[in-house]
Amino acid sequence: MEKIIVQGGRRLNGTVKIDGAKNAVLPVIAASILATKGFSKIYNVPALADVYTINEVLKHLGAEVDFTEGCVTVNAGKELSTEAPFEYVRKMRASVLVMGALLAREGRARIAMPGGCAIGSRPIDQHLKGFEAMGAKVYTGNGFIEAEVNGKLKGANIYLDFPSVGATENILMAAVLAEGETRLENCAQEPEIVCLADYLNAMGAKIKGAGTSTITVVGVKQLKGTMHTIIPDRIEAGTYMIAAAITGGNVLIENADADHLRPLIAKMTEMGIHVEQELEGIRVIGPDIIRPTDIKTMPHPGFPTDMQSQMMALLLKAKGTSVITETVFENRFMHVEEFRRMNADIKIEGRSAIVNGPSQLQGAEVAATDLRAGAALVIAGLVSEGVTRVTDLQHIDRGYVDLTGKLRALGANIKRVTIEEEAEATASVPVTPKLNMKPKFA
Ligand SMILES: CC(=O)N[C@H]1[C@@H](OP(=O)(O)OP(=O)(O)OC[C@H]2O[C@@H](n3ccc(=O)[nH]c3=O)[C@H](O)[C@@H]2O)O[C@H](CO)[C@@H](O)[C@@H]1O
Ligand SMILES: C=C(OP(=O)(O)O)C(=O)O
Repeated sequence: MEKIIVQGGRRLNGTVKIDGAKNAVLPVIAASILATKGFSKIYNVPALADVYTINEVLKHLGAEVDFTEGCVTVNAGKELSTEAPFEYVRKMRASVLVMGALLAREGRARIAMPGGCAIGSRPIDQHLKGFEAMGAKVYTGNGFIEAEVNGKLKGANIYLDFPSVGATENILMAAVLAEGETRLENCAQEPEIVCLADYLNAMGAKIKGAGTSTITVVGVKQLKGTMHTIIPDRIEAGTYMIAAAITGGNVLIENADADHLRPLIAKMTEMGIHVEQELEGIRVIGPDIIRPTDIKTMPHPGFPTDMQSQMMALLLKAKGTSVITETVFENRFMHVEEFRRMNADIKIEGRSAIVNGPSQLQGAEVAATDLRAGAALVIAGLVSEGVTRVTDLQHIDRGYVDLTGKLRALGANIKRVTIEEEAEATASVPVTPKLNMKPKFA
């Protein structure tokens, strides 16, 4: 087991380079199996645990996959197996994204049932509703979901109950090879959907409207491999924007796309943080006093749920009370308990968290409950008194390339250590200053 050890108190300065987006690359790699001719080269691929997992899924299905120096090459020319077993879906829910492509291409897909996870129950009923509308029969049993179609999928009119990112992607991948036209309404509008649609169109698909709430797809007979570059990760960029702001630093977030970050930029600006678009990316300069604000997570272009915990860390240092309302996932406040270990004053009322700042954060041993929560705890550690130890790094590794190295390059006092190295590292950090141990409720 490894831990991240952060000693708070340093302002971040310099430039940090943002990698390709995890949430764009996973559907794109899944979609690469739609090409029965030629091979795809996918560039700007981040070296994340989730990318290795989706590559393993593809290899298991029978595709040839190579990942070298930020480029994934996929050759899916041979007939594919149609089953994604539990070992992959358990590691990463996004494994369900091969379902639409398999169904379109092979007429059958069998996927281990994705269970709940730390942030909520996460059903896939909207994905399945789309497949059924296109003529597939869906069966569940023995821990598997199976979808099958007699002949080819047929284009259909599909209205999503909620603009689900995964359902939009899965249905798009199914629709590109269906007979006739599919019209998908109330669909997700995230930049990652546009990235996927651009890739599919470059393969020969006929998709219009990606990035809006209605997408139309005219099915084609065959797709061919192509080259595609993954968009920068807006959530990784936002994480460093908040790290810069909370430490009162001055950081250029290279490659960050301001168009993808509007909701975050608007909120940070409201909070008195200087955010400026430059040629190479976004510069963030932290203020002396951070103003409180209210946040409500929403599907894009609303405030992203994947930035909620990092924003909570920032609001802990704002002067006053802020309210964060989580509307996308029903259980995405697991990090609150961990922040409380660090002396944070947060109350939960239903789907809202009331954050009273500024908290005098204190270093503590805390666990990453999901990948964004892990990053948020590290951010809180940057401005805590003393030493913070973050465990359960397997979550962070799903979504951040070298979080520790990138923060250290910006001047943070941060290390990633094994259990064996920890004793040594603890001995080498300055003794924790004596904290104000006055009873909290005196
Ligand atoms: C790999 C990837 O891209 N992950 C992102 C994707 O996840 P993911 O695609 O799983 O998220 P969805 O947009 O599908 O889920 C949003 C909400 O809809 C619900 N829902 C979804 C599908 C369904 O069939 N039925 C249903 O009820 C979910 O339980 C959740 O409450 O979008 C989320 C919302 O922006 C992000 O937090 C994740 O980082
Ligand atoms: C929740 C997230 O990802 P996933 O859907 O892959 O679990 C995330 O990226 O914050």
